[in-house]
Amino acid sequence: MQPLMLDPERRQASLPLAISNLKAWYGEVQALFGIDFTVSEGEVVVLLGRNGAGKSTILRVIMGLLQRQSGQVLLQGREVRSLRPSERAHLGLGYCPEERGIFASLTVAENMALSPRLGGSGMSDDEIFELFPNLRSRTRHLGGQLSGGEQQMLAIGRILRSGARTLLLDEPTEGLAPIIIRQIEQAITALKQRGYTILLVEQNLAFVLGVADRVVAIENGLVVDNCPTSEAERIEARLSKYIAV
Ligand SMILES: Nc1ncnc2c1ncn2[C@@H]1O[C@H](COP(=O)(O)OP(=O)(O)OP(=O)(O)O)[C@@H](O)[C@H]1O
Repeated sequence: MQPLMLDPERRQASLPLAISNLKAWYGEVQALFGIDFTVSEGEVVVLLGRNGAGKSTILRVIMGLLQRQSGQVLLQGREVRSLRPSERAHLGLGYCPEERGIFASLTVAENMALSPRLGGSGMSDDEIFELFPNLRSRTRHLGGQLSGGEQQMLAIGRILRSGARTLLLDEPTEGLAPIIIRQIEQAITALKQRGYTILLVEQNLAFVLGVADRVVAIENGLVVDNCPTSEAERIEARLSKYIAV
């Protein structure tokens, strides 16, 4: 019997995220030259590549933060290029930038409360503390008093509170100690098990192999590889060349 195949258009309509022929510029300087990839529901996809390859730019374009861009961004099959970032957030997209965006002079509780609840599926504070136990005892501490790892957890917690189901995370492990990286890895795995869809930028190969279902390698604003991580040992050598300096 023939396997049931969806035609490409119907398949794209059912995906949380599909981008095609994405191009982007900073002023006159082109950073992306035609990026194509998709992310399936409940999948963790990592954008891997050297500094300046264009990974963060891809996340910014998906979130709608860059003016000069062309191509197609589909969220659940809907073209969103004409929508503002806040409108994309209402469709369930959440973005956590590399700098994390924590307000240093507000407490953890206040930082959390700033995140608007955009849909019925937002996590409760209790659920967020279950995911990131370190935060529970820190609710009265100021954002500026948190460690880098706690700030990262708070930044992810905030977008979960808003109700985002498709998460864009820019270098969530940057500058963090191995034990904290392990906690972030466990949280991402737990989110995946709950059906969240996650696209993240990452340079830490051990972390990538721990969390990712698939890696999309970026070089000079182009996709140069797109491979599942299921055969981790075989894939390690193949992937390490995309981050070697
Ligand atoms: N605000 C900006 N103004 C001008 N050029 C920029 C800006 N941000 C990024 N670029 C350029 O766009 C290209 C892609 O940068 P991008 O930040 O997306 O790379 P990346 O792969 O995320 O690497 P990194 O880890 O260094 O951020 C680079 O050549 C970079 O210099």
